[in-house]
Amino acid sequence: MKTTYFLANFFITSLSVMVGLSFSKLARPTIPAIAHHFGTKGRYEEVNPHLLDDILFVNKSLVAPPSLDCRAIHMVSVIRHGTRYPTTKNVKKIARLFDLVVSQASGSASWLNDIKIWKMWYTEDMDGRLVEKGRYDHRHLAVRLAQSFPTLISEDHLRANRIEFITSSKHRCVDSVKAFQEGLHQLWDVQDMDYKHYVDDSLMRFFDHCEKFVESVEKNKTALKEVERFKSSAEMDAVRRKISNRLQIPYDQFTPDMAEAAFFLCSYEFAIKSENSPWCDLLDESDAQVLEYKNDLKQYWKRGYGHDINRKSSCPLFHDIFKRLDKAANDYRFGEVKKTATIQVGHGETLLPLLSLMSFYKDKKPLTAENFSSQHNRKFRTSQIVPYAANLIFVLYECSDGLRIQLFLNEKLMTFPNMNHSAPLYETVRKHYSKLLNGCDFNKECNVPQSNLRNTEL
Ligand SMILES: O=P(O)(O)O[C@H]1[C@H](OP(=O)(O)O)[C@@H](OP(=O)(O)O)[C@H](O)[C@@H](O)[C@H]1OP(=O)(O)O
Repeated sequence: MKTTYFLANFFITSLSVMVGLSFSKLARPTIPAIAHHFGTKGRYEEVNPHLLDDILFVNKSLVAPPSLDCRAIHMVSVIRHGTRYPTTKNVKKIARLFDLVVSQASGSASWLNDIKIWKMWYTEDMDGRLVEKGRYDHRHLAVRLAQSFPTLISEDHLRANRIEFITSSKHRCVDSVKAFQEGLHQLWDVQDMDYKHYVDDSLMRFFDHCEKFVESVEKNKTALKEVERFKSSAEMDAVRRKISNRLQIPYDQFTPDMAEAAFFLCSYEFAIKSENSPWCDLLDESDAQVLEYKNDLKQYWKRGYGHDINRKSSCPLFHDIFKRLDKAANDYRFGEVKKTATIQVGHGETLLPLLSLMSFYKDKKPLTAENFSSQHNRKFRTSQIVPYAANLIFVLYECSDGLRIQLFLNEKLMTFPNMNHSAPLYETVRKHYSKLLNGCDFNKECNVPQSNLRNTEL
């Protein structure tokens, strides 16, 4: 027993050393009390806190095949890029907040002093690029997935080109896929191989290619009207009032964007540098709940259930996933499975429409500017669904009673909506989604008749 324990620990420690993980042995950082409200700007560790103790930990029993007679034959993983810098738009907002606070805030609180000596280090050219922590996210995720599904992600398969890597063209995604590959190469000490990946924006950035989405949501000022309305809600007003009081800055100078910038600053300093920055002291739990809701509203109306086209724009990716699973099933039946795994790296805006298309995290009532208080227990909570490095993994198994499928979100087993089996028959899942599999045609859903191009009000 003791020997097994020792060997297991030795293996894990050796793995950490092998993959050159500078963060592996970091002391647990002090976590801001509001960190679980950071939404799409949240750390992966908030949804899997055990990784703080051991970044390579895999609970084998939770990723085991559905039964002993099952053999994994293919996996498709859709993964968000790792931790990144703020986008230019948000660096500008942060700079405006910083200038206001440094020039106008007063008071004797020690955190205010810490804020005043804090140096603005974000620059506009950082523009959403992957940070070192983001590489760390993907290197370790790769190792954990290789441990979870060793028959699909293995050195032999990597060498034989049976693992396919696809990414969005954005620098943060390309750098993430490279970090993922690095994790595998270091794990197996592979030195003589190229890092091959394909850029495919029609799959990973389908939203840019869907004209109806671009015209009626992306470019349409009224598409996110619930977000705009929430900015001037009583809840948001209260947050602004509280923060401006804490800083002793006139309320009317402290805009909703500034409240959001403070929240973002707290989240970026934490996600990028593992620091509980003094900016976090500007916000309490109830402020964070309001700002979290504001971000969830944006995601809901831009990427989720808010508008039908948000979900439908992901039809190409949905079809592609099932095409890969079908192909693996077919290859298996008639010989050998050629590809064992597909690793696809994209964005929050890749995952959320796909999850919504598949009916996950759907609330009975839509999220609106008015119903913050009644949406307290909402399912659509991006902090839980799409932190940095969020991943959705489909695993297809050949079992004695046929093909079965498991689905994992952020390495946790999920059940398909309205199905009570955690590894249903593949055929049952195909039937469940038959309408989408037989329809959900990108051209039909996304094309806008030329005559409608000027009138895209929803
Ligand atoms: O609020 P920002 O500027 O960070 O918004 C980003 C998106 O980040 P998110 O809203 O998901 O937190 C970013 O998605 P990501 O998954 O790549 O991080 C998206 O690609 C980018 O276009 C920004 O969206 P926006 O259209 O400027 O709001």
